Amino acid sequence: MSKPPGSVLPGAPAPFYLANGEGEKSIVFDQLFTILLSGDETEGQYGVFTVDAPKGEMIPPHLHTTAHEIFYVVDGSITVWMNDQKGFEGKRTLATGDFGFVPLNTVHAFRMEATTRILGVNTGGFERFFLDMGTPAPADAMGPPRVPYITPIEQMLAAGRTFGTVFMPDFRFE
Ligand SMILES: O=C(Oc1cc(O)cc(O)c1C(=O)O)c1ccc(O)c(O)c1
Repeated sequence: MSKPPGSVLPGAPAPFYLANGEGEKSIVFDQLFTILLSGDETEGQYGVFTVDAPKGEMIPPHLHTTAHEIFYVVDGSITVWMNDQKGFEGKRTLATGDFGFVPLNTVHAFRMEATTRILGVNTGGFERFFLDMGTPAPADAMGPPRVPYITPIEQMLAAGRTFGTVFMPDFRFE
């Protein structure tokens, strides 16, 4: 997806600053995604975003065929399950300051254990998956959404097709 209308991001590699809370915003279920940097600014190298979410349900197993993802817990706690289908099987609860890396094609799932803020970095372009998965949030939205957006399955599957995300609802972590 190209730069959405009204984006505060420059859309090309140019220096810029953002104030606290600025970015491209999307509500996905009970999570607020704020995109701070996209593949448009990094020639497709990487994107950066934050996620603000309350303690919640498991985000079910899925994998990304084109994107690596990192998680840095700015505040809160998240459990991350991973299975790379080559022998690595992990489940770890990350707390403030902890870090996790989910390479592409790794089956993973998450659960926020408390109100949590994550800093995410991903392969450039993938960050806009979270726009396609959600609904635009007001420019002044901050923190976990007061009103969740329940993404229809057709919207999820379309976003998955565009961005190489495979949902695996039947996958079971040990
Ligand atoms: O929560 C993160 O991602 C997701 C959230 C959803 O509601 C549905 C999803 O399919 C995903 C996903 O990853 O595909 C998330 C949180 C933090 C982070 O660094 C991420 O890369 C993703």
